Amino acid sequence: MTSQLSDDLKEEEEEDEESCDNPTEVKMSQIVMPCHCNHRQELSVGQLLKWMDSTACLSAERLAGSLCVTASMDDIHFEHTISMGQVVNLRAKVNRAFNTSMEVGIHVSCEDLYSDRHWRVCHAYATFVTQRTNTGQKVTLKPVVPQSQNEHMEYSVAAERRRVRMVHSDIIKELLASGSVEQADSSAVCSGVAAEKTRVESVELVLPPHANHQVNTFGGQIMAWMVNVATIAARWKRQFNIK
Ligand SMILES: CCCCCCCCCCCCCCCC(=O)SCCNC(=O)CCNC(=O)[C@H](O)C(C)(C)COP(=O)(O)OP(=O)(O)OC[C@H]1O[C@@H](n2cnc3c(N)ncnc32)[C@H](O)[C@@H]1OP(=O)(O)O
Repeated sequence: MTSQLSDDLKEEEEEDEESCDNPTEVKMSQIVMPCHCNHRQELSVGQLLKWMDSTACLSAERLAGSLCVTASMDDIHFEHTISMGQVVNLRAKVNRAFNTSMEVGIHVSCEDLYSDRHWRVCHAYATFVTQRTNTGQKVTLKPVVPQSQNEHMEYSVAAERRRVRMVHSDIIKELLASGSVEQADSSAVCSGVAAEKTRVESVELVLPPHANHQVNTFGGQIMAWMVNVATIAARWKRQFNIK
């Protein structure tokens, strides 16, 4: 475990040295306080998503020089939990600009100030789109010029990731239309839990703290609400499984 942590640290230091001249790079650090935590005194995923969204948005707006919105965030795999008192370091930069959209890479690591340990928490890719002007004109982005080896690699793969994003919903639609989706196992009907029983609904009143600088509900807040209902739905299921 210790050598894995120091490998992660080394990897981060190398990336830091490489990317120090990138004008779209944004770094933000937050110390985890009780108000950011769940009932287990760990950083709540919703709070982390809010920080990731706001760091990435700043990076996107640095490139665009105008307002941008979060269009999507790709799959995220959380490798470690983060505890109260630890420091979260977020780093975002634009990997590639397309026409009005761009891919922003977000790297999250954690630091324990008292033991001087650092480790990687997750890496995500978000797509931000420039907001149209008051007259409804699209704002086209200037290209990103990769400098370091790592930036060249991210730049090339970003185009492929964008292609996958664009075909993803078409693939699901085709699967549903063709009826080639897996059916539920009918033998599990007696022992299983009806999906409906795990359904959770939440109604949120949009208040000023939920808004971004464009006075819209910001993407990270919406993701945080989604995490809340998903967590409650998952707990329901576990409760039913206890024999
Ligand atoms: C200290 C911290 C405390 C934290 C606590 C305080 C918080 C402090 C505030 C923080 C600040 C944060 C701020 C964050 C920024 C928001 O959170 S913004 C709010 C959340 N996001 C939204 O509301 C977006 C809503 N969606 C939309 O407006 C539209 O669907 C979109 C995304 C603009 C797309 O519009 P459209 O008409 O479908 O556009 P279309 O012309 O078809 O496509 C335009 C481009 O978008 C791309 N695109 C469209 N849909 C998608 C998609 N789903 N995926 C990928 N690309 C897409 C297209 O490929 C196209 O790309 P280009 O070829 O031009 O490069």
